[in-house]
Amino acid sequence: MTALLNVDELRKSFGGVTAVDGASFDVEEGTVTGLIGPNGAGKTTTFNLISGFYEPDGGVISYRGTDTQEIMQPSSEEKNIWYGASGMTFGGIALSGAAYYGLATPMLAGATAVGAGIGAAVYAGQERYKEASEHTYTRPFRLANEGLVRTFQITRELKGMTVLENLMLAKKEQSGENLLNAWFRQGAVAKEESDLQQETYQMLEFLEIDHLANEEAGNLSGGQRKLVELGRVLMMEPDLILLDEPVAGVNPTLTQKLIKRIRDLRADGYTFLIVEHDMEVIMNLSDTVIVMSEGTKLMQGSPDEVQSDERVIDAYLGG
Ligand SMILES: Nc1ncnc2c1ncn2[C@@H]1O[C@H](COP(=O)(O)OP(=O)(O)OP(=O)(O)O)[C@@H](O)[C@H]1O
Repeated sequence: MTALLNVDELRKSFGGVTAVDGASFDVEEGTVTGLIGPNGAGKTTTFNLISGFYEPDGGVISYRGTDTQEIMQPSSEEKNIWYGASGMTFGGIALSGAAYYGLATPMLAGATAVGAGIGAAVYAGQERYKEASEHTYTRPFRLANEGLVRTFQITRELKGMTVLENLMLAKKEQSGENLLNAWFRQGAVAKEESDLQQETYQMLEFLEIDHLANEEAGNLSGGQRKLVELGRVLMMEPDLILLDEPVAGVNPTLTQKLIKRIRDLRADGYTFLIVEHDMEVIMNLSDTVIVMSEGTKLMQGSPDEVQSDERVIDAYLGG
């Protein structure tokens, strides 16, 4: 089997608290991997590091063999935009300077000065874009575009919007839909919109929440919201899905539905890494379970191996 995700000697501290202390593990493609451990073991921090919300202090996380820090770098296309804007501005300023010192008529000086002003404004806008695209909250989207998606990596469900709209929006966020498209490709956009609506209905049917398509997300129960959240993640066409406590606060009927859907998705080739406190659910779902304790991997094994391991029993009960 191939490791889809490889975590090597991962470290993260907050002030004097070491949250992750040299954790190493693999997540194999096409499996459900459970990540468990007592409170404070470092599971959530590990999730935040893998999904790009935190920067590690040490260690390497590789996704499909590439360092995720590399995947989260701005693309060369984005960098070209920054440098293009800077070039325009400095060119404009140089020209206006030359005109001012008598190399051209006063009118030319005025025109170039205006040009430089526009260039400077474009530059300021691009600098803001550059800042935003390097921002901590933009970087994880690059990972999501490569197929590594964490449940809250996308905007949390919008309460005033319907379930259908919530799923459609997740897909649009991923495809980077922009205003220019809406203006210049109106026919194509309308066709895409109807295809997307159809795709979204299929997803709602798969999750058995199609009857809620036109319900406002704010009116849903906790369990229904978890299904919508899973639907939003799936609309982003992920390969590796990080689920943070998927059944917390979910009633038993919906929990069974969620478990079934995760199994179906696994059979379709999706890979899951799941943090969950409900041991019955995690042991039921996982192919392999990683146990964390005090920021590091205590052990990894099949659900049976993990449940009968003395170290695990001590970590949970002996503390
Ligand atoms: N932002 C932060 N600032 C300071 N300390 C933090 C921060 N995040 C986590 N910690 C500390 O790091 C340690 C690991 O926390 P983490 O939330 O990763 O554990 P966990 O295994 O997810 O716990 P739980 O099961 O209770 O959610 C804890 O001691 C916690 O208090």
